[in-house]
Amino acid sequence: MSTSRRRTLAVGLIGPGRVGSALLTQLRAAQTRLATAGLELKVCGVAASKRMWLDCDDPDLNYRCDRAQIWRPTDLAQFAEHVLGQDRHALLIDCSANDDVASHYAEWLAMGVHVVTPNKLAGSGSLQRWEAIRAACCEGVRFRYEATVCAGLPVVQTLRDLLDTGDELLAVDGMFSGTLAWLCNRFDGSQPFSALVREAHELGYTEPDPRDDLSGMDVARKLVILAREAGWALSLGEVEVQSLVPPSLAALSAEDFMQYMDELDSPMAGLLARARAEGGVLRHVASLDRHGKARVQLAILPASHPFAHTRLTDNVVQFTTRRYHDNPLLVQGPGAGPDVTAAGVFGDLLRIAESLEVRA
Ligand SMILES: NC(=O)c1ccc[n+]([C@@H]2O[C@H](COP(=O)([O-])OP(=O)(O)OC[C@H]3O[C@@H](n4cnc5c(N)ncnc54)[C@H](O)[C@@H]3O)[C@@H](O)[C@H]2O)c1
Ligand SMILES: N[C@@H](CCO)C(=O)O
Repeated sequence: MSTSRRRTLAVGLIGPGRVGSALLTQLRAAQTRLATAGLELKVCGVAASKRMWLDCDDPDLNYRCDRAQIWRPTDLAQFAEHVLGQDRHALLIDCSANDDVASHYAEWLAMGVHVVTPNKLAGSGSLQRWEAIRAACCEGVRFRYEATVCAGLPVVQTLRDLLDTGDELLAVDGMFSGTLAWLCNRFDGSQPFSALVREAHELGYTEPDPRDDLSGMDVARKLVILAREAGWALSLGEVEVQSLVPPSLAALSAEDFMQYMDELDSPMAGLLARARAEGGVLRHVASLDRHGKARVQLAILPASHPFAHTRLTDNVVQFTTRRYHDNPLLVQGPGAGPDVTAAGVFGDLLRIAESLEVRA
């Protein structure tokens, strides 16, 4: 970005949790470098579930939401108006996992505010809402959601580029859960499965409620997002999902689930023993075929299978397309965690910034 092409972007962050806080840290660290390169980022508000702060005069305080000067009850309409009022280029970043926040995207886009999010609920929610969001992206107003699929890995953009250059998606398959990848890699019987789930939660790999990962729903959402990117009208209810969460745990509150999840230990120990007896490994896999049939399951794979050699939170996404037919295109790497996810969101912000008109 050259200094002769200066532009300013007013940014409001919704959801200063694990990913949102990591993003604020990354933005702060990059601010001087970006300003030198011609992009002035004005982070002018942070909204959490109950309270928000709006711009204050001290730029340092703008980044430290815990010590903000002016806290007030969260009001997303007021928040969006405030960010929009700071500059002619405004961006809202939704780092919550909240459906109500996702319900505002179409309205914000229609107001001329760009939206970026790692929240999967809009992309995998009702088709009608999804289409309204897409329809609201006109006249240079952008909606980007790269980090909804495999965190910071370039998955959505890779698919977009394939399609935009005339390729045709035939199938997607692979491992789409960083949490389940990490759990399958670490679960060797030396610790109870539930202890590893708690650790994955502390490391920031899981969804706010880890049952979203263990139930397979988080991966099902990613399949729906990719299918819709390819123009296929897939809905969440059409994905065949094998859940690891028994009905007794599914019925609990999120807090009680964290307390009672030891119930997972015995069935998971049984699955591990079965995998070992067959000379295989447990891997959480998913697929979407050319007929729109989508499936998510915990499988026993032979020890020689390429997925058996992945590490830590590695995700693998295999795109089979008309061009990449005999040898699918692979995207692989860490697929969960606050830092890599925040970087995926930051990348979307930079792509939007690149497309902005230069300041008059
Ligand atoms: N953690 C990861 O590795 C990862 C990877 C990819 C995508 N994501 C997605 O990123 C999002 C955030 O994940 P996280 O791990 O940071 O979760 P988190 O629970 O740590 O943070 C969520 C934040 O959202 C806020 N929030 C909830 N409801 C809100 C509302 N109505 N208005 C404003 N703020 C609200 C909460 O106060 C919290 O600060 C989720 O949508 C998740 O699916 C996470
Ligand atoms: N909880 C998700 C985060 C990335 O979407 C996972 O483990 O894959």
